[in-house]
Amino acid sequence: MAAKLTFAPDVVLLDIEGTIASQPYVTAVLYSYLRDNLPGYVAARRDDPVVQEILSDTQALAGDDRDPVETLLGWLAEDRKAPPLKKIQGMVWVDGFETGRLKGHMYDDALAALKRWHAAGVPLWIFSSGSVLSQTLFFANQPEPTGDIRFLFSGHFDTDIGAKVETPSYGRIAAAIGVDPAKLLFFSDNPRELVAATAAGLPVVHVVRAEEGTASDPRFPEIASFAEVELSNWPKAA
Ligand SMILES: CSCCC(=O)C(=O)COP(=O)(O)O
Ligand SMILES: [Mg+2]
Repeated sequence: MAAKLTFAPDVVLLDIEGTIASQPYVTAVLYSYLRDNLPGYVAARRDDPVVQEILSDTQALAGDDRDPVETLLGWLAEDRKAPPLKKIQGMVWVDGFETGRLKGHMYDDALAALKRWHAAGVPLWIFSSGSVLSQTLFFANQPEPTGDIRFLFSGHFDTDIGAKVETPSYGRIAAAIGVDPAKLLFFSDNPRELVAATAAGLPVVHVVRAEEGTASDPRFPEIASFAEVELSNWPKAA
């Protein structure tokens, strides 16, 4: 195994896709379900004010007169992290998760580290482009024997707090948690997110998973597995 990277954070902040969960899995399983079920979901709920608002936000963001469902499906094909798409995806997934047709996914090394850190008392927070509804469905419905792992997390942020590639989002997150940005350790596979977080004063770690084709970036400390990380200040001395 590579030499350990040692940090002493008060709080850990985690990206999901590409970092603790597989991006190819999300695309093949969750996005496929969304592509197949989004048109029917919207057609059955044209009078729902939440759906209407998402459709009008979609048209406003697209800036054209195309059918907003077509726009959403186009964004999905590009994996564009557009807020209206990210909002409706969780709503469409509810039925898939509740009926067991959908399951979440975690990399084994990430799940083991998060369990270890949670047991040591480390507050673990999520910041993902997926809506908080999507995140909680995902963590509540991991395959057996893992099951529901929502207990691991102290809380969740989505892009309601700001875009993941914008620096002020990370300052807002630190303020909302009540932690010094310098003590908030952020893990992500996306260098643009790491640049934004670094500018806000957060220490960062680049998660480079060969199976996802993530490229190294000399600007950041990197890991291929969460087993390479040591949090030297946890558990706290009594
Ligand atoms: C489990 S949330 C669904 C994943 C998703 O749609 C997404 O966009 C995740 O992006 P991330 O910011 O976690 O890389
Ligand atoms: Mg990611």
